[in-house]
Amino acid sequence: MQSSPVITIDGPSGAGKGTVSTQLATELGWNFLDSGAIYRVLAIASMHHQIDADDESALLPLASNLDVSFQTTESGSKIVLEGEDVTYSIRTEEVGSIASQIASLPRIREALLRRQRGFREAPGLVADGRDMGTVVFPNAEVKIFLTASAEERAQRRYKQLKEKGHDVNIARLLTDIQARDERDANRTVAPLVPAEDALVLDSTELNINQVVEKVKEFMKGKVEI
Ligand SMILES: Nc1ncnc2c1ncn2[C@@H]1O[C@H](COP(=O)(O)OP(=O)(O)O)[C@@H](O)[C@H]1O
Ligand SMILES: Nc1ccn([C@@H]2O[C@H](COP(=O)(O)OP(=O)(O)O)[C@@H](O)[C@H]2O)c(=O)n1
Repeated sequence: MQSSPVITIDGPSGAGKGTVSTQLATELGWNFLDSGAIYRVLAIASMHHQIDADDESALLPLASNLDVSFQTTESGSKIVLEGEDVTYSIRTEEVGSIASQIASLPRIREALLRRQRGFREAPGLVADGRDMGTVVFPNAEVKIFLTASAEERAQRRYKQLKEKGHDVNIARLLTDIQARDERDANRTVAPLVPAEDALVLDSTELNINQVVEKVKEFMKGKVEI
């Protein structure tokens, strides 16, 4: 049986992956995988269970049995961990930083593979992350690597977190994002790199609609739209 088509959107923090992925998934009526949210939820779970971000053996059972659900509600999507709504709390840069430390552990990544691949269901999937096109869905029909300058990404994240009511500092955010980029790009397993067959798109000077249009242009002939 032919498996459902996949569009992967990888790239660094604040490049616009989530925004572009959800817009595409909605327009196409496809499923959406926010793989970063899984690492963020695992980070929160490690905090709840008081496990250090570098304790791979202790984190492994937590990753394998992660009790997380992605729910669609009338007011949007909701992420629930062990019965608790963590939609808001997973978005801080502190949680992002712990998620990135945990994400550098090979056995943890391996334990999360099947769960991520399970999102590939009809009629199709838009997958957002760091290694969607390189490791999780290497045979995806369309691969995008979305990036932007670190300063622009920090500004976007600052605005986004402020609007959601988080207490943020722009200078700290830029440093944290750069540290996370560095760790994600230099880890030995599934580093943040464009897949060989990915379209590399720099969104620094583009608005959201322009990015979506460029992605759609690249999709032509590769998947039916
Ligand atoms: N091209 C763009 N121009 C301006 N703002 C953008 C652009 N793309 C995304 N944003 C905004 O930047 C913020 C971060 O985008 P998001 O999709 O969460 O990034 P990522 O998933 O790559 O971390 C959001 O508030 C989003 O609305
Ligand atoms: N496919 C993925 C997705 C996220 N991650 C890790 O999880 C962290 C948080 O991912 P995210 O996508 O929620 O981060 P943002 O781009 O939203 O800032 C990243 O910094 C990566 O270290 C990963 O290693 N692989």
